Parts: sequence; C-alpha cells; structure tokens
Amino acid sequence: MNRETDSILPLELDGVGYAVQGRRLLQGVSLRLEAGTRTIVLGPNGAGKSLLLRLCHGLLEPTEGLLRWGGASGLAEQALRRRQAMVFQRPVLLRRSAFANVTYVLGLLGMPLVARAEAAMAALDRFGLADLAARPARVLSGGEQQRLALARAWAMEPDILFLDEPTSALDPSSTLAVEMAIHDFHVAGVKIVMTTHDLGQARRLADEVIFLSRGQLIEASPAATFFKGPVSGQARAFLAGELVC
Ligand SMILES: Nc1ncnc2c1ncn2[C@@H]1O[C@H](COP(=O)(O)OP(=O)(O)OP(=O)(O)O)[C@@H](O)[C@H]1O
Repeated sequence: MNRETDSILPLELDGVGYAVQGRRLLQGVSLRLEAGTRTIVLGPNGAGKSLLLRLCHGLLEPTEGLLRWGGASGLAEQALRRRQAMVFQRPVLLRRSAFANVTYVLGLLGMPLVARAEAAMAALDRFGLADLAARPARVLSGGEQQRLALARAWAMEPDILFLDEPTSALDPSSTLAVEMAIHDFHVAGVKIVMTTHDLGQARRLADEVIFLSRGQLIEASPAATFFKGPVSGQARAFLAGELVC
C-alpha cells in the first residue's frame, strides 16, 4: 500500500466537543491532523487529552461538532477503523499467547490464515519478541506487553497510530524501546498522535504540538515554535513546570 496516496488522512475536527450529563469535558476543538508528522498532545491532568484521542479513534462519539477523514471518500465506518490502531498506557491483551494476540486481530481484519501467521511472526520479531511468541501475553513484563501492543499495531499496517501515555508505566529502557518503535512507525509513513506527560519525550518526538487545557484547544503549532515560545500563558506556565490545572 502507498501510504501517501491511499491514506485515510488528513483528519479534520470541526468544533468537536464531548459532554457527559451536561458537563462539557471537551469543547469547540477544530484542528487538522496531516499525514506524515508526529503530533504530540500536551496539557495538564484532566485537560481532555485522552478524550481527544478516543474521539479521533472513534471509541467515543462527539456530542458536538464533526470529524472528517479527508482521504476516505466512500469508506464505511468499519473500514476507517481498520486503518487505525491505538496503544494505551496499560496494554489491552487477550488471555492467549503473544503470537495469538497478534493473529487474532489480523483475523478480524480478514487476513488469510497463512499470511496472518507470517505477518504476526515478522511483527513480533521486529520488536524483539520472537522468543516470547508462545508465552501467555499476560505473564509478560510491562515493557514486553507494551512492545506486544506495538507489534500488534504494526502488523495491522495502520495509516495512523494513536498512543495514550504509552510509556508512563515503564522504566527508562522500556521507554527507549517504545520511542524507537514510534520512530519505526514514523519512518514507515504512519501518522503518530500521542499524549505524554514527559516533556523530554515530547521534545524528542514531536513535529507538532497540540496543547489542551480545561477541555479546550489552546495552541496547535510546530514543535520548534511551541517549545521556543508558546503563545498562551497556560502553555508557558505548563512548560515552566508550574502547577497548571
Ligand atoms: N466517561 C466520563 N464521564 C465523566 N467524566 C469523564 C469521562 N471521561 C473523562 N472524564 C473527565 O473528563 C476530563 C478529561 O479527561 P481525560 O482523561 O481526557 O484527561 P487527560 O488530559 O487525558 O488527563 P490525564 O493527563 O490525567 O490522563 C477529566 O476531568 C475526566 O475526569
């Protein structure tokens, strides 16, 4: 597949919001996520970062506004979902072997049996998990589980990968492995959209920063611009390590 020409991206959000029982947790978010770049979503606790990712991935329905996948004319909702993957802070794994966790998802995507096994082994191998393929996923260490989640996402060949604080429960060496994996996805042309509380990591990985505060989009700018001199007082305070809420 040529990710440049066939991608479901860009993703456009037009006044997107999410409310629960009348409480507006996210409101009026308008932005455009382009193919090719790594977008890092920053903001204090409770700013709405996870909600934003879940809305983009289709795990939640916006209660206001519209999301539009620009490159996906005519694609049904289910087909759109198949071109996206998401990795969470704590990996969601089945009570099966590492290998079966990957082949199961590929089966859902309709991949034939033999191709499934080959793609799963290639993905496990790529992330250093070939020797652990037969091991129950749930006995793997936290770092191995996260690499398995990434291997599973890799095997799906998504156009876009959402990552919600993927390293916040990991030690430095596992964090490095995840950052290297994200680099591999990026080089392969997969759009990255990721939340993190680790500003060093954001500086290492970001091409573009989206800064949220209290459910609102405050800034969306190239990473160099954002880290050099954010426009808003909230972002300046956040970067300065002040307690922002
Ligand atoms: N289903 C829900 N029902 C009610 N409130 C919710 C729901 N989901 C999220 N919230 C609230 O919405 C706000 C934004 O949550 P979200 O998880 O997106 O924040 P976040 O920026 O990812 O925070 P953190 O950095 O702490 O993970 C929080 O106040 C949270 O408690």
